[in-house]
Amino acid sequence: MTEKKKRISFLGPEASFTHLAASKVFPEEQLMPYTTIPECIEAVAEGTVDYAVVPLENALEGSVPLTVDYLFHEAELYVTAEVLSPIQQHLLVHPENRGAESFEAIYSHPHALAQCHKFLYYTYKTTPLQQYSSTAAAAKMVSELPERNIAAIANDYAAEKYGLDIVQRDIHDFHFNHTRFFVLSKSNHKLTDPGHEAQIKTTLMITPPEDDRSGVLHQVLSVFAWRQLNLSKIESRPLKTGLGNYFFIADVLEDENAAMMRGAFEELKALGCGIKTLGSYYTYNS
Ligand SMILES: O=C(O)C(=O)C[C@]1(C(=O)O)C=C[C@@H](O)C=C1
Repeated sequence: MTEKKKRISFLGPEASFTHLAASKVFPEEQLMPYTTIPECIEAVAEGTVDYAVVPLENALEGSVPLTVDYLFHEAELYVTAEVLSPIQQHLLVHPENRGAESFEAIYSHPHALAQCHKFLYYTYKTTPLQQYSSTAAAAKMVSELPERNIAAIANDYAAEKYGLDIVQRDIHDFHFNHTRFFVLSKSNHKLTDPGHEAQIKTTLMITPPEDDRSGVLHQVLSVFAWRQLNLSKIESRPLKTGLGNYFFIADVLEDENAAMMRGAFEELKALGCGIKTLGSYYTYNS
């Protein structure tokens, strides 16, 4: 009997960076493109798919606020793996517009446009930049509109998939361009592949107590520090309850079930903090 394929939502269409990340973790499963990050996350929250793959953070541009905020405010989901992918951005045109010196507009995902800011500023200073739902969606649109002299910023695979010419390669401003993706599920478990890094990570969302006493952040950090729990990231995001109200998203290099972690959760609660764990997971490198 053949096993039923798992269904995976990703920010599409085919050839987006998220699609490449999803293919790394799920080479044999049924990958289903969605147009927005909330749609991908809702699909797994509602049970339409088994997993969602969404971008979380870029090395040049920082967090993807939509993903972080949706996980805090809207969805009860867990991270089962993260994928780290190198990101190389290229300028693509329809073959019929090969050789054009200027463009009516350049389309891409806002993160991709921002990653190429210096290149765009110095080379296409007067060209309007148009935000699109993903790099691959921009490439697909350019491929469908040869009559318009427009360009897209996307990857090699998008150029190949949508039959576009690469006008300029590697236009991202900094060489070390990587994006981190989360693989989300309704149940708290870990995905592993034979090549995973031994390092485990837990992502926590911590809400400080409402009394706004001084030194709260220091107290929160001490909970981890004296237990020698290494934080690889801490970032504040607005609670959306008023100016100056924040929650913290923290990545700890330890399993959430480790004794020291359970102790840390208890101490944070005793300090009056709200704590939500997104689970512990391994890293896939693509
Ligand atoms: O547009 C895509 O191809 C995506 O997968 C989205 C996204 C992002 O949200 O940051 C993913 C990786 C790159 O950093 C650029 C765009």
